[in-house]
Formats: sequence, C-alpha cells, structure tokens
Amino acid sequence: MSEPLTVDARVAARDVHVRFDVAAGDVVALIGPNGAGKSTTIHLLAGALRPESGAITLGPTTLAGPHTFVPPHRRKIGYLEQRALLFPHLNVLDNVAYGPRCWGASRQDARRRAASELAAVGLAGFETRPVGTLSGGQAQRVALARSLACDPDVVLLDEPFAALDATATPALRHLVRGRLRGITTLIATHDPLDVMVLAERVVALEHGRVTSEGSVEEMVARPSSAFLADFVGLNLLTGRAEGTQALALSDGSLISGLSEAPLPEGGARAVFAPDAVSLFTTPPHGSPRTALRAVVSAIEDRGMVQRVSLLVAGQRIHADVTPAAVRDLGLTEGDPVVAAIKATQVALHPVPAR
Ligand SMILES: Nc1ncnc2c1ncn2[C@@H]1O[C@H](COP(=O)(O)OP(=O)(O)OP(=O)(O)O)[C@@H](O)[C@H]1O
Repeated sequence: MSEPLTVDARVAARDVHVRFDVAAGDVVALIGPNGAGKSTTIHLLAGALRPESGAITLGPTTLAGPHTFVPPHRRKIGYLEQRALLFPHLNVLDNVAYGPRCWGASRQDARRRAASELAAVGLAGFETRPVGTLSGGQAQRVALARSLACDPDVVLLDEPFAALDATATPALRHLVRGRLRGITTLIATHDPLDVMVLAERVVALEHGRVTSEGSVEEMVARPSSAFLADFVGLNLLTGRAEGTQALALSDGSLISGLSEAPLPEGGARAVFAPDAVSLFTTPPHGSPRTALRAVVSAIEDRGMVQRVSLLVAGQRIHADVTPAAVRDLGLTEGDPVVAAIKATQVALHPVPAR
C-alpha cells in the first residue's frame, strides 16, 4: 500500500536541510540546479545516507530519526537510477524475482510475480535472456519491473531517462507513468518533460533547501525563481480531454496534438515549446493549426527573439517570435491576438491520476 512521506532531514557536511511532505499516491518531481541536493535527498530516502538530525517517516514508520535507522534493504522502496545496475550473473527473470525473494516470497511466487512485472513493461519473452544482451532501454525496463516487484511503499527515480537514447525515452516515460499510478513517488530530474508528463507536484531545491513547492500548473503559471522560470522553458495548458487527440480549455477552445496513446477521459495537459507558437491578429484561414484567442500580457526583448507572454483561457503561455513579427503586428500589452500552434508540435498527456 502507498504511504505518505514526511521528510525533515539535515546533512551538515553537504549543507543540505530538506523539509517537505508527499501525500500518499502522489508523484512529486524534485528539481533544482546542479548541486542543489536532489541526489542527497534521494539517498537519504533510500537509506544510503543517514540524516544527522530530523526524521524521515513513511506512514506510521520512522525510516530515520534520532534513535532509528532502517537500513536500505529493510525499506520497502523501489529505486530506479540513471543506469539499470542489473545483476550481471542473473538472467532477466531472476533479476526481477530478486526483490520479492528478499521479502520472503517463495522461489515460485517470486518468479510468477517477476514474469507478470516483465509482461507489464513489455518484456514478456525476455525472461531467460542474459542481461548483457539488452539495450539500454530494455535494461531500464527490467530495472523498473524489479523496482515494482516487491510492492514498494515509495518509488524513487533519480534521472531515470538521462542515460537513454532520446528515441527510447518517450515510450519508457509513458510506461513509467502507467506503472506508477497510485504509488507515492519522488522523481529527481533535470528534464521539464519528466515533470509535465509524470508529476502532480513539484518540490524545487536550491542550495540544499526547498525554495518552492506546489502543483505543476502553479509552477508553470507562476515560477517563483529565476531557476524555475528557466527550467520550465515549455508551455503547458491544462484542460479536459476532448476525444482522444485534443484538449478543451475552459473557454471552449480546442487544442489538437499528438499523444503516446489515445487520451483517456478527464484532465489533460498540452505541452509545446514557445517557438511553436505563431501570432496573428485574425485566425489564419485554411490552416490546420489550432487557433487560440489570447491577450498579450508582456513582451520581453531576448535578442534574436521577442518573448511574448499571453493569457489563454486564464492560463499563461509564451510565444517566441521575431522582432519583425512583433513590429508588423504592432503588438503591445493588452492587445488581443490569435496564437496558432501546429498539432504536430503539441504533445498531449493525461493529467497524472492517483
Ligand atoms: N559524496 C559526497 N560527499 C560530499 N559531498 C557531496 C557528495 N555528493 C554530493 N555532495 C555535495 O552535496 C551537495 C548536494 O549535491 P547533490 O549531488 O545532492 O545535488 P544534485 O541536486 O543531485 O546535483 P546534480 O543535479 O548535479 O546531480 C553539493 O554541495 C555537493 O557538492
């Protein structure tokens, strides 16, 4: 069963003191610049580091505190790092069965569970393969299956896609998303797409301290530090799935896009880059592009491009356009405009559900 997590942990030698909570079943992204303390936090939770003061609790259990320290192998935690780190002397099935075996399952039960976890990550038929014959993406799928095979109370992901070929990442991210449903999860990442696709909430760290916390939507709408504003870099609009390939905003406008799988009913997010947005004064005719009614809220000179901030159905997005475009359109703050985006440049994702 998933449990809530409470973290108040200090490692003086690293000048790290982190305090935050994760509700049961939530996926929280841990972000921050290099050296901010993300990996230290993950290591504290995994039990690889012991806090000098404070406490870490998982539901009713104290994992680390002034008089308590549960060693890593006694924590029901699934852990996925950049590299799969599989046991080279075991085949694929036995790598995954290792977890349930350690928690007391019979050999037969552990192998049955391992086979079903492997099937769930798309690797049925790989059971007897030596792990040395797997691609990076396949090895990471095995590591995901292994981390889930012991029914973890919490899953920790530390840059899980950073070492993978970019072509392997979208499918694996999508798979991770489905497999994490309902499990309390912390994902340390430098990639805004991991946040937008996988997470409900964000905890931002800078210099070893939590500097901001909130929902993904809040972070995108109102980044509270220069780091966050820079990190976000992408536009995110949240609405409801309309059919399987579009998103409806609160003002009724529709955004067409592409998705890994048909969108389920319910909340959905559209993610696209600022340079995918073109601006017009009237809707472009005969264009297959999404056309959104927007109001200019700010224009910032960024040298080669002008960053135009827009309000669309109460949400903020940015368009990076040329200085000539801003001049030709005669744009100033408060002007109504039409923001056009090609469907092929919009990625649609379901809002992560518990
Ligand atoms: N093994 C270690 N021994 C001593 N200090 C360390 C060690 N690992 C990290 N630190 C220090 O702890 C602080 C936090 O580093 P940490 O690796 O947790 O940051 P991070 O956010 O994961 O960074 P990155 O994004 O670069 O991986 C930094 O000041 C770092 O120099």
